[in-house]
Amino acid sequence: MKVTVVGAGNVGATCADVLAYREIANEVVLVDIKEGFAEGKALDIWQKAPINLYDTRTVGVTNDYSKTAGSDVVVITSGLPRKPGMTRDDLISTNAGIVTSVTENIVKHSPDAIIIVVSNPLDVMTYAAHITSKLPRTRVMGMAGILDTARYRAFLAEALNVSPKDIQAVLMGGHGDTMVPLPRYTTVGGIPVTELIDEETLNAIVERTKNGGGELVKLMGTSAWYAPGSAAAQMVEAIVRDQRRVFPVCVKLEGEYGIDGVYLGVPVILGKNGIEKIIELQLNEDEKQLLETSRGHVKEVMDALDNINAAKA
Ligand SMILES: NC(=O)c1ccc[n+]([C@@H]2O[C@H](COP(=O)([O-])OP(=O)(O)OC[C@H]3O[C@@H](n4cnc5c(N)ncnc54)[C@H](O)[C@@H]3O)[C@@H](O)[C@H]2O)c1
Ligand SMILES: O=C(O)C[C@H](O)C(=O)O
Repeated sequence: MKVTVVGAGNVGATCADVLAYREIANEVVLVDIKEGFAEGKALDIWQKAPINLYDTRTVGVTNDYSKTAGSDVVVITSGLPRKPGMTRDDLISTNAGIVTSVTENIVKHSPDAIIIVVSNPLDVMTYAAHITSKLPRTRVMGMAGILDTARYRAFLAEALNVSPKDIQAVLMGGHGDTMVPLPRYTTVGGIPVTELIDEETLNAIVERTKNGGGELVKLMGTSAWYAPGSAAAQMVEAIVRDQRRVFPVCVKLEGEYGIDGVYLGVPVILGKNGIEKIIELQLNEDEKQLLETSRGHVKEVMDALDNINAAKA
């Protein structure tokens, strides 16, 4: 299996590193626009192979998409990260240009690839990649739900003093402050979380999760990369190993949850064909309302992208 990761910065290099040391692919191609940067990162990861004992080949290239030809999966991480005081949506015009041109190059050389978008604002960058690629919606998706869910699970594990391995949860909606955590679908070793934690603590964890990205931006001056890079690699693994894992993934909805034409995180089955199935949960009225708010926000940003594209045309 051949996997390309575009953007050799914090998230892209972390993703490539996880793909290599877990031997998820035979070959990982890292691409960046900055001269020599991807080559350096790929060489460094390859020099770690004799220490960590893996044989995945890592190759770095500066903007040379011929080396990405025949990729089975492509992860797009290229683009600006936000700085303190910014929202993800503030990145839209710069990152839309980057994601669009990268997607054009990718599909030219790997027309059968499955594309996983990571660049922000996530849901709208998934939209940009999807319309540019003209691939079926099952093959162009965004990574955010695994990350947001992981944050939620980590905070819960800390509060309950249990292993994060035993916390199962799902989040829906856009990757932003309007994301929709679902305590009703959260369990700890099979036990509903509401039986183990008081409402006030749970609400505080939900709020912290919604602001999870911003908390790290404030601490580090740029956004997170270890968990995001690993989350993207986990999606690649589910696809290349046809694991049929159940993850929240951003995809274009076409009637599911009563929503049409908007890109949102929903639980899906992920396997060799990409999104094998979208799972439709029976949401209660409160949850439906939260999802509707999230849909409205993502749609506004999609419209903003359409306006940017119309002004350029
Ligand atoms: N979806 C998520 O949950 C999630 C999580 C973390 C970060 N992100 C987003 O991922 C993106 C990358 O974050 P990062 O921390 O790795 O940033 P970074 O600045 O460390 O890396 C970005 C890389 O993209 C490269 N790049 C820019 N334009 C390019 C182009 N046209 N072709 C190839 N490479 C190009 C840059 O040279 C840089 O090396 C940001 O938009 C960030 O907001 C999303
Ligand atoms: O917060 C960001 O800007 C990056 C990413 O979306 C995250 O949630 O870590």
